[in-house]
Formats: sequence, structure tokens, C-alpha cells
Amino acid sequence: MDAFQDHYPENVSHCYGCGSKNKHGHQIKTHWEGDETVTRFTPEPYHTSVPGFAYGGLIASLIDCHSTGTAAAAMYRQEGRDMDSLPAFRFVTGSLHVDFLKPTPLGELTLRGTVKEIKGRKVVVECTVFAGDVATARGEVVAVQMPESFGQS
Ligand SMILES: CCCCCCCC(=O)SCCNC(=O)CCNC(=O)[C@H](O)C(C)(C)COP(=O)(O)OP(=O)(O)OC[C@H]1O[C@@H](n2cnc3c(N)ncnc32)[C@H](O)[C@@H]1OP(=O)(O)O
Repeated sequence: MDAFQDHYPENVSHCYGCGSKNKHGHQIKTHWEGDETVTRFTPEPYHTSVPGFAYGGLIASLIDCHSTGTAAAAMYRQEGRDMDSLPAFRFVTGSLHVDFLKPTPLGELTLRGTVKEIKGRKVVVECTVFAGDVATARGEVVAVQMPESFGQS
């Protein structure tokens, strides 16, 4: 199944969290399941915080890139456009809030996202991290369409 990240333009495919061209990164893959977006990810032993449990920064970065991917997909969906069509929607993180509800074990995790708001260049995404059927973290991301000047000095 095609993932949102498979459609990112080449010049924004280097992100540590979601870039397919970053061999050191998480390379997350996100897709629609109805009105929810879903990412599955299994932490490695080197993602440990307390033995047996995942590092909170990893959880935050998964929520971050799951949500910016969701923002892009939601914009395409709203416009009835294919994700390969131009101009491309590129979203960066304006704000990332994470609540760690329970320790997150080092097994397969499922992130489920919903779009809370689309307004102008902004998409607000809610995301919950599940270990099995237990919600271990919840996040909210304000994703903003990447300004043309991004990355220019
Ligand atoms: C592209 C593929 C790669 C995927 C990236 C993965 C995620 C990342 O790690 S991105 C890297 C980390 N993020 C960054 O470096 C972003 C740095 N910040 C910026 O470039 C800018 O501040 C940026 C783009 C977030 C906002 O730009 P700016 O032009 O100032 O936005 P602006 O027009 O003021 O705001 C648009 C809307 O977003 C809201 N907004 C902007 N920043 C925030 C914030 N920090 N918190 C809450 N809301 C915000 C504004 O309130 C506004 O909402 P509304 O329309 O309701 O008033």
C-alpha cells in the first residue's frame, strides 16, 4: 500500500522522522484508514529509555512526522487531489504537544491520527500512540505549510 511519505517530493524526503532518503531515520509510513491516519512502527532496542520501554523523544518524533504527513494528506483530500499532483503540499511543525499517559513498551506501536482543524495554511492534528489496545501517549500538532523561504539563509 502506498504511504503518504512515498509521495513526498524528493527535495523534502530527507527528514529524520519520515524521509525515505534518510537511511539513519525512522522512515515512517502513514496511510488512511477511513478518516483516520495510521502509522505502525516497532522501536529498536537502541530506542530504550528505561529497559523495556521506549524513549519519549522517539514517541514525540513519531507523533510529529505522523501528523505532518497527515496534514499534507488531509489538504490533498480536501482539494480532491492526488498526492502526486502539483503544486505539492509540504508541512512543517509549528507546535508539538505530547502527553505521556503510560510507559510505552518496546513492541509494535500504532499511531492513529485525526484532523481537528484545517484553516488556511494550518492543519491541527490529534494523534494517539497505542501499544496493543493501550493508549500510551497523545499528541497535538499544529502543522503549517512550509514557507517558500524555508531552509534559505
Ligand atoms: C516537508 C516534509 C518534511 C516533514 C517535516 C517533519 C516535521 C519537522 O520536523 S519540521 C522542522 C521543525 N519545524 C520548523 O523548523 C518550523 C519553524 N517555524 C517556521 O518555519 C514558521 O514559524 C512556521 C512555518 C511554523 C509558521 O510560519 P508563519 O508564516 O509564521 O505562519 P503564520 O502565517 O504566522 O501562521 C499560520 C497559522 O499557524 C499558526 N501557528 C504558527 N506557528 C504556531 C505555533 N508555534 N503554535 C501554534 N500555532 C501556530 C498561526 O497561529 C496561524 O494560525 P491562524 O491562521 O489560525 O491564525
